Amino acid sequence: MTARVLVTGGAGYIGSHAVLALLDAGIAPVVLDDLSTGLREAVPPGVPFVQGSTGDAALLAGLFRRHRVSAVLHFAASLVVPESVARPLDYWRNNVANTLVLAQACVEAGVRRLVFSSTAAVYGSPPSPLVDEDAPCAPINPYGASKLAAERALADAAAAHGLSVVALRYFNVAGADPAGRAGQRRPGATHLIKVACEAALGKRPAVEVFGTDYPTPDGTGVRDYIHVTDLARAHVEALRHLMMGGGPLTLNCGYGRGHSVLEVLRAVERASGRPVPAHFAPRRPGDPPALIARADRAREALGWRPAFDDLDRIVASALTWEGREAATQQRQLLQA
Ligand SMILES: NC(=O)c1ccc[n+]([C@@H]2O[C@H](COP(=O)([O-])OP(=O)(O)OC[C@H]3O[C@@H](n4cnc5c(N)ncnc54)[C@H](O)[C@@H]3O)[C@@H](O)[C@H]2O)c1
Ligand SMILES: O=c1ccn([C@@H]2O[C@H](COP(=O)(O)OP(=O)(O)O[C@H]3O[C@H](CO)[C@@H](O)[C@H](O)[C@H]3O)[C@@H](O)[C@H]2O)c(=O)[nH]1
Repeated sequence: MTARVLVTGGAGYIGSHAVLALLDAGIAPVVLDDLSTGLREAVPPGVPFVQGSTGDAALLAGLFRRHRVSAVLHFAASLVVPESVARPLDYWRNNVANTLVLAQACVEAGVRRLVFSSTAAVYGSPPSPLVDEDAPCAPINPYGASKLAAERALADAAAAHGLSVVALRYFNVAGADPAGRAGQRRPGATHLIKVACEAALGKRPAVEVFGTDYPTPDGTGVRDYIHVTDLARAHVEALRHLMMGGGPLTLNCGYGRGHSVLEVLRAVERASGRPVPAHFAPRRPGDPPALIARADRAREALGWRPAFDDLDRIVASALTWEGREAATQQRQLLQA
């Protein structure tokens, strides 16, 4: 029987793109997802799917055995920042406690390789916007704090139990599979590029621009947007690194370039050929003014070469996906 790579959260946005990247690289995945925010249809046909939680030790033990799991890509998490402020214990349970259960199951099953989805939120609001992996970690919300705690627990487990862990700290993930096989499906999205595409297509009335008085060139927040397909491929490279006996790594995943909220809105207008209605609103609590990755280490350590390092391409792929979703929803309404 084929050995498989377990993708936790593989029915979610980034996990479903990672499943495609594994398939494209000839690596067999198995998906574990509790469908709390993911969708079953995001898992391609033919990929084994198990519905359940990373916090279920017995389920994990059986899954590891049945599918001869050789490595884990661990995406499953809770990740909405304001929700983490309102429900911190749920975030600590899912992002920390359930990750501990997964790590324990790996140790017991002799699975030694794990790639962990971390986040730029571990840096909090740094004094200088450009951060490398050695910048102090000072999360400013329970989401970032729980992800940092999980990173540290995994590093301790790695040292004690011979696990090898690559923690990838993603910056702002956006866009959709260029072949149209996957995209951001989660309803009630809050991410800027998704929200702006919805506004361009008339699916929401307008975009609120949170804060126009930041110390940035145009006063709006600046972020480092990374195409989800480049990020998915970084996971395959991280896996290869571990398969070849490489040691633990913590790596930023971004392009090293920032774009303001207004620049993003202009890019969506260029791609759609339509105005994006926007109004200015106060700063959103917990938002740093600017966050940009120093991203050389991932390139050096993994040989990762991004292919979509361009805001217009990211936005165009997100918009194409959003248009298809709108068409599908309309068809379903007409059939109902
Ligand atoms: N989207 C971003 O911009 C971003 C940025 C930095 C880091 N991340 C990290 O990337 C990962 C994936 O995020 P996403 O944007 O794809 O979110 P998502 O909500 O689309 O995907 C998360 C998936 O995990 C599943 N899940 C949650 N808890 C689970 C559990 N206990 N057991 C099994 N399945 C569970 C959900 O059903 C969902 O399918 C997360 O770990 C997140 O913290 C995301
Ligand atoms: O409707 C909106 C949505 C966002 N923004 C602004 O756009 C920027 C990006 O915001 P958003 O897309 O919500 O992402 P972030 O809050 O930067 O957080 C994302 O990127 C982080 C890493 O940088 C991850 O840790 C988080 O999980 C992920 O949600 C920020 O300046 C926001 O204030 C708006 O002005 N209007």
